[in-house]
Amino acid sequence: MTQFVTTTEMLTLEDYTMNDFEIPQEVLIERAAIAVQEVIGAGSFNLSHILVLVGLGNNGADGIALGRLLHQQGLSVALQFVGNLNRAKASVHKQLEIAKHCGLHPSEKSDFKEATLIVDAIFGTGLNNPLPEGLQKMMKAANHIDNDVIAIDTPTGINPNTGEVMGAALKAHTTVALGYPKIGLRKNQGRKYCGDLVVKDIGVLTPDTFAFSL
Ligand SMILES: NC(=O)C1=CN([C@@H]2O[C@H](COP(=O)(O)OP(=O)(O)OC[C@H]3O[C@@H](n4cnc5c(N)ncnc54)[C@H](O)[C@@H]3O)[C@@H](O)[C@H]2O)[C@@H](O)CC1
Ligand SMILES: [K+]
Repeated sequence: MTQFVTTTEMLTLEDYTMNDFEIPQEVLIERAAIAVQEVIGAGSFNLSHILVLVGLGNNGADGIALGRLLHQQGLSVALQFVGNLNRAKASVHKQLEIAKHCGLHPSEKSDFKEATLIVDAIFGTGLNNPLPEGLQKMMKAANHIDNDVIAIDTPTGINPNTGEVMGAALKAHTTVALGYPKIGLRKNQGRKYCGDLVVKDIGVLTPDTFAFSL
């Protein structure tokens, strides 16, 4: 049976992996990106033009790393930031520098309709408030466009613990849960918004004695 977790449990396990085992955060981000790349490769998505929507936290960092891998595969990729890059976490800046070295630069605002596949790397387990109004409008508009969306870890706008829509959410065709799926993906609207749920190992370690609450 699939083991679901709360965001607190996921954070505990990520901290355990990075602190007790000294596995660098960049390794987890790279593995997250490879995991999503594999899901994209195994699916029957139209890969003519991929738009990666990038947030300011580690979910965004996963998205940039994925965009870089897809770009290196020779695919057409646009990286579009959602939010002010000046407020982004260090992991985002780091991944952006790597992407630029590989020839992938952030795009100006692109037309969602031009993308044949959208990658949702805006928010993951860090979402703890309703989406800002502008983003709510963007998500609602995107839901009306007929292109596939792959969500990294959680669909943006879905509360990862309760499955509630935080103002608006981006409906995914497939959600690639990293490590363990978050419990919100099977509660309330979470189930509908996550589409097909694929769980991927990214090397997050779990102590034998860990007591899951679910
Ligand atoms: N902890 C780690 O080092 C790892 C995390 N991973 C990825 O990182 C994600 C979690 O990353 P973060 O904790 O950085 O969080 P997110 O990237 O989900 O969100 C970024 C930040 O946005 C802010 N925020 C939350 N709700 C908001 C709102 N409504 N409006 C505006 N800002 C808001 C919060 O301060 C949050 O930290 C996971 O879902 C997963 O994709 C993986 O890359 C593996 C490694
Ligand atoms: K996401």
